[in-house]
Amino acid sequence: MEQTLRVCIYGATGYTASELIRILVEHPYVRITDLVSSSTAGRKVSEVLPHLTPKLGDLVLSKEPEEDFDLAFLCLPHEVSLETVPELLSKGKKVVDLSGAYRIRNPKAYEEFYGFVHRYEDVLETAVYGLPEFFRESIKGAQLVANPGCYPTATLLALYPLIKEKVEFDSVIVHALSGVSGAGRGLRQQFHYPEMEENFFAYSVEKHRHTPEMEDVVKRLSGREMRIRFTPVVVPASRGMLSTLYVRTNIKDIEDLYRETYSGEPFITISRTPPMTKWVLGTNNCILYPTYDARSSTAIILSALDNLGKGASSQAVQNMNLMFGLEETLSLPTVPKFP
Ligand SMILES: NC(=O)C1=CN([C@@H]2O[C@H](COP(=O)(O)OP(=O)(O)OC[C@H]3O[C@@H](n4cnc5c(N)ncnc54)[C@H](OP(=O)(O)O)[C@@H]3O)[C@@H](O)[C@H]2O)C=CC1
Ligand SMILES: CC(=O)N[C@@H](CCC(=O)OP(=O)(O)O)C(=O)O
Repeated sequence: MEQTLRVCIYGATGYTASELIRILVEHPYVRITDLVSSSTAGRKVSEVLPHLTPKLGDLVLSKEPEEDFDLAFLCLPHEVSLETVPELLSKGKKVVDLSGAYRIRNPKAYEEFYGFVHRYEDVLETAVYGLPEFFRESIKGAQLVANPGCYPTATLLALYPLIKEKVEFDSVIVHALSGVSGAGRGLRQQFHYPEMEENFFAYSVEKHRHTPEMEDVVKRLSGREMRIRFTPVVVPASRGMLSTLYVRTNIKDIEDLYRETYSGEPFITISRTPPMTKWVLGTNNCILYPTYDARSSTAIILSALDNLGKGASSQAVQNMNLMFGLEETLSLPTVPKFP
């Protein structure tokens, strides 16, 4: 690629934006034109995001993009993305939306799980779900990529080989642990340090908006209407996600299936030992550990990723690389900081 890609980031002071900027400042073909911020427009990066001072210290955050750009990343709440996406598309811009506003094809699910009426069905139909391991070719031609949620990324990558091989199973139970940054940077009482440290808790047990997202993608991949039982738990770590899937089936030898399915995939590793989240922090990797418990006829698949990495911002960069014909792995970290 000869030209530099001009990229603008909305919701610049949030956590996914911060991780995105960290990756993009090292990308050889990207120039960040604007950091759009509703709360800190007019202030310098060095004041608002001091950790980015060495690269972007003098850049001033803006209310609206001030320069022309090729691609916008939306690191915004769902309701804000819902309105911003059609505006940008109507101006001919390409968009990677990190929110959930354009991930589920059924607009009715938004009323039930997000609490708003989705008024942009036509746009929803054009959105490509940004999981490159499943939808690589469509992402290449997309104007709008709906970047997946962190729990759906971990779950779907873990489930896919079984769906692809049409393995017979009767139930899928997902129990997933997430670091606190998954909840974003906004303040909420249960995430205050005294309440969060040395504390674990489940939330949205009966109903979480990622359940219809997972079920919708399973349907796209297999045509199968499947119900997924999903329970999220937040743990006292800043980053990281570990999902455990329990799938009742008689198919015992699943490891080879996982290796075959993901052979050649640069960011998916099949492990022979249960992964630790420290193996993926700051990377775009997802590590899968498929195993089988004969006593209970259950396949167990562990899936580890960084909720801000493959679960959000680095996956968004992987999508950008595909959308603009760049090498898919460009600038994406694969070696974690350890310990
Ligand atoms: N955190 C994670 O692990 C993941 C998050 N996501 C999704 O990505 C999106 C961004 O998440 P994340 O960065 O964690 O969220 P944050 O809460 O950390 O950041 C969101 C940012 O959006 C901006 N914003 C603009 N308008 C509003 C508004 N009306 N109310 C509140 N904020 C507003 C703010 O930045 P400013 O003031 O600069 O405009 C805010 O900092 C969300 O939709 C989230 O669901 C997806 C996958 C994983
Ligand atoms: C710990 C925590 O609160 N996690 C978030 C998931 C973050 C995510 O993947 O984002 P989307 O909202 O974009 O789907 C949650 O459960 O709401």
